[in-house]
Amino acid sequence: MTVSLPTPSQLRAVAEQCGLSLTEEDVASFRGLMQGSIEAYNLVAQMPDELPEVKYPRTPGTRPAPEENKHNAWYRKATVKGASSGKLKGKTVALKDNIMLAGVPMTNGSSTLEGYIPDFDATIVTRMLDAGAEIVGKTHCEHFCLSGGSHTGSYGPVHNPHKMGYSAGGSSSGSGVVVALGEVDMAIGGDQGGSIRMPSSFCGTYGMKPTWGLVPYTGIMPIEIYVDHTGPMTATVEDNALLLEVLAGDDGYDPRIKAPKVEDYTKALGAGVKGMKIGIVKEGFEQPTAEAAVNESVREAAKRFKDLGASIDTVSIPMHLAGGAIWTPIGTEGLTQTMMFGDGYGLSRGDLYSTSLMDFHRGWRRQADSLSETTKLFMMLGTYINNNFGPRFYGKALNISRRLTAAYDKAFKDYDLLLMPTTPMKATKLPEPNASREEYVARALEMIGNTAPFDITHHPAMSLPCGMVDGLPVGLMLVGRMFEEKTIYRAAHAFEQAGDWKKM
Ligand SMILES: NC(=O)c1ccccc1
Repeated sequence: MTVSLPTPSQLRAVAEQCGLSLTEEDVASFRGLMQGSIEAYNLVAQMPDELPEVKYPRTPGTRPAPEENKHNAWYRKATVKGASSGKLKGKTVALKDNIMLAGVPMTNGSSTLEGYIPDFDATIVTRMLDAGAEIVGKTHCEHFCLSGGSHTGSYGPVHNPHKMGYSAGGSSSGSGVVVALGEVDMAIGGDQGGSIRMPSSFCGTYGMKPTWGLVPYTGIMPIEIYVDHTGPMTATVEDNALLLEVLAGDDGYDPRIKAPKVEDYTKALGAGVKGMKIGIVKEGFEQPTAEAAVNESVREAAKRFKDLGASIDTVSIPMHLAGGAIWTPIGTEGLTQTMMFGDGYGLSRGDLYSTSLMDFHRGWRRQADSLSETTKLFMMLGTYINNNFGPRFYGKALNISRRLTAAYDKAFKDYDLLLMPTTPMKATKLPEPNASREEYVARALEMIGNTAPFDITHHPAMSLPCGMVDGLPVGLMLVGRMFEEKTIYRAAHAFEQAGDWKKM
């Protein structure tokens, strides 16, 4: 790729875009003044990129046949064997399809990325392989991860593991399904508004959104740095803690990681909850879309923590119900400026940039009509706001997010954990292919009220299955102090060991 000097007409167009009026003389002079910098660009263009080495051999894999993919959870099966020993020896892992696995196609749920092949492994991929894991494939996710349902991906809806025709939750939809069906031991998800925890809730799996800045997001297609998280989705608490042990810690690339507190999470298991103080967040049961049976199931589960020796109490955090609103400018403008118009990355952070993804992803502009209805909606809103107000609402919301963090931290003075339903409802029916746009969008966004606040406050939060209603799982969310994943695991493990949630 080389850069040529702008032609006079290109320069006049750029000047107009910048609000400048140039004479013909100005055009000639500015062209001359750009010559040296254009040469600098071409020097950069000729230099080799600086990417991490790909350590383990693999093949591009295959799309599984429909009969091997009844729930449509898999995008691709591809096997990569890791080291011969390590903490994850014998464990199979699936990756959400926004995670780069070099040499294996990646779409992030969008047909506009069809044909893209990553050229390096995400940091967490290398870490899992170094720990002896076997990666077995990539799972379908929602279109550019912008939905909590499982019907917006370009490759068709993903079905709930407990009931065909029902939502698996999203956006890490396929990861929830393959774990719940036992097709893999472990999966990786991503979470910007709840996308690890929501499918965990709908599918009946354990899903941890770790503290922001604990697990490197390097090599995962970003939405927006302030909300991007990745983390483990598993069938047991022990596997979840074990996987987080492997994923956590600075990688020298991710600029959000500053001296994280990394712990041996599995050491938290078995300690019980005696003496632990759990605050039941009143407002977490008051979302507009709350389902009475789900609230009831989560309240019953809270009592089981009490039976196990924890003290439980109701705590009111009024600002919790504003969390979704405060998330909205950050999520919307972030995804518009960074993921869409920033070609996946935008500027201004010392990250590891995938220029191959940036080059390929630019092409969405030629196929914008094929984007999902949720992507179109968010992107048009973000563009409208940006055209008329600039990024000031993003900035103000980010400032206010600190007040939201403080509101939870105040509760953490009295409580070790906060508890509420992960999603206000259990899995809903997948919209019919001819459903209205209004229904399509409702089924994509109606469940994020309890999860999204913690993507901007950055507290660790985990969904655990706590019961069944009408044959569908109910998810309970535990939220901890910053970097206190250990406390969450301690409680989640005690709860898991105390009884089979499928019978509750
Ligand atoms: N990726 C997410 O967590 C997300 C979920 C719902 C809406 C937007 C983003």
